[in-house]
Parts: sequence; structure tokens; C-alpha cells
Amino acid sequence: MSQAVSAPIRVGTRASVLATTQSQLVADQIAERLGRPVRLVEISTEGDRSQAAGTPLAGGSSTGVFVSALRDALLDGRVDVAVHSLKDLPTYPAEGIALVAIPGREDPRDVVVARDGLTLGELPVGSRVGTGSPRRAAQLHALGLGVEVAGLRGNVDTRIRKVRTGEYDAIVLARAGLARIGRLDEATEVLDPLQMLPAPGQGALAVECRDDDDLAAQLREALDDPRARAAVEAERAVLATLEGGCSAPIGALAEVVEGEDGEELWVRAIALSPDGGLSVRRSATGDPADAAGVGDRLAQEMLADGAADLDGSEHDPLDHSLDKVQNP
Ligand SMILES: NCc1[nH]cc(CCC(=O)O)c1CC(=O)O
Repeated sequence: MSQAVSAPIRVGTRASVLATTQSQLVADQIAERLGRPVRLVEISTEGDRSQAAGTPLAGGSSTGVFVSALRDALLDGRVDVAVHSLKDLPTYPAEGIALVAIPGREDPRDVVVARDGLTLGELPVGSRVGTGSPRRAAQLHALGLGVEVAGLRGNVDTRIRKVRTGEYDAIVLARAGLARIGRLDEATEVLDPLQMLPAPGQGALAVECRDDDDLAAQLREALDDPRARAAVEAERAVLATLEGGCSAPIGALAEVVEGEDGEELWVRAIALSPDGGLSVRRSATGDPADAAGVGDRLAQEMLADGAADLDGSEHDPLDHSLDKVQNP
């Protein structure tokens, strides 16, 4: 499987500005640290094609679409490396493919891009806030701002334009996406994770290759950031365990910090009913070496707290059986 030493390493990428920018970032690091020529190869995905055609994609189910075309290119040898936004990766592994590196992570928080430089709290009641993410929608509802939450699709550029044209008063996006394409100045507010917990893996990249490729060990050595990896493993374990028991929108954020006895991992997570009326929120600390265990146990506690009962589109206000987890 491995190429001659002089052959360029082919890095597969989606064609969007965000994808090519982050793939180029990884390609540059590979070239610099492995001292080998690297070439980007654009792979158009089913998701890109249906976005271009304007066909609506259901929020959650679009996840795998962007990923599978790149993995196919990897498996049939058209590319040697695939770069994904980590939060777009399904939690289950793919046959024949190794997640070899999680490079240093961008700030994982969400941001607001609003008209007239407004923050969420400054938006007049009745304002139209755009997001295609059930997680963001549920947390926006839970904030009780009195705004209308409306669906939103398209790449980052398209979404920002919809604020410019007045179609939306504000939109919510990942800070990392804006930062990577050099448009962070569009953000009018960085959201506190207390108000808006990011998606598991947000702001992180995933570098994959074929699991039998000699390149795997080299890429890990050259690109992997152990702190980012531990944080993301914990967040994804929360997601994987909760997915087993509920289909509610989920936010999770972990970080490795320097504690008194060395490195410490902390994790926060939330699961919400889609209308934001109910939620289960939990946090934990633990050993970064046991990141997945910490995330899994946290999610088990959330399920025991009622996270499994959060799915279903509307919460019946007369049903008091879930009052113990009702938002204040
Ligand atoms: N779901 C699309 C997606 N996948 C990754 C990012 C941004 C970059 C990141 O989170 O790493 C975005 C856009 C967004 O959520 O605003």
C-alpha cells in the first residue's frame, strides 16, 4: 500500500472553502514534519452535490454523507489521507480506516453573527435566528429569548450572506469555522458554553488513513495532539453512550487542564428535548488517560437522570412526570 518515497502524499478533501482550508493546514503540517511532498485531492461528496442542488438535508442525517465519500476515496486508493471536521464523524469506527491523529484544536465555542453588531441578548423579541442544528436550536429555545428559531443550510459563506440580506437577524456558527476561513471578524458574540455547549468534537479535525498503511504511525507522531485527543475522546464517548439510549440533541465540552497532581480532564454535557423545555446537564472530572471512560460514565449518569426521556418533539406542559429535569 505504501508509496515510493518521492510520490506525493495525497490528502483528500471536500471542495468547500472551509474543507480545503483545513485540509491544506494539515497538508502543510505533513509536508513540514514528514519532509515529503503533499498534494490536495478534491473529492465531491453526496452532501456537497445535494447542497449545490438546493435539496434539503435533514439536520442530523447529513453527518455521514460528507464523510463517506472521502472514506471511499481512501479505501480505493485515490487518496492516502482524509481530513474531516471531527464533529461530522459518526461515533462508530469505519472498517479498514484508522483515525490516526487529532491535531491541535481551535476554540470549540459557538459564535453569533447578527445584524448591526448585536448580541443574542440584544436581539428584539421576535427576531429570526437561523441554525440547522437541533443542538443549537434547543439551547436557543432554552435561553427563553423570545426569538424565532428558523432552519438554515449551506456553507459558512452562504449562511453569513443570509444575515447581510436580512433573511435572518442572526445565525449561530462554530467559531472554528469562521476562524479557519479568516472571517472571525463577522462574529458579533462568542457564546459562553454555559449558554451554548458546543457539539462533541467541535473545532477539532480528524486525520484518517488506511489502517494497514505505514503512514499511520508517522501521521500520528507528526500530527496528534494528546490533549485535544483526550478532550475529544471524552466528548465523543458522551455522545456514543447517549446515542445508545436517546436521540435528543447533545452538547459536550471537555478540556485537559493542569491540576495539582498533573493533568486533569473535565467534561460538561447537556442533553435537551428538541424544544429546549427539558434538559439534563452534568459535569465530571477524571484522568485524561481514561477519557472515554469518563465520558461514558457521565453519559450513563445523564441517562439515569432522565436523558432517555427527552426525545419526542414536544413536551406536554401538563405532563409533570419529568419536572425534576425541567429548566428553571
Ligand atoms: N456541521 C458543519 C460544520 N462542520 C464543522 C464546522 C465548523 C468547524 C468545526 O466545528 O470544527 C461546521 C460549520 C458550523 O457548525 O458552523
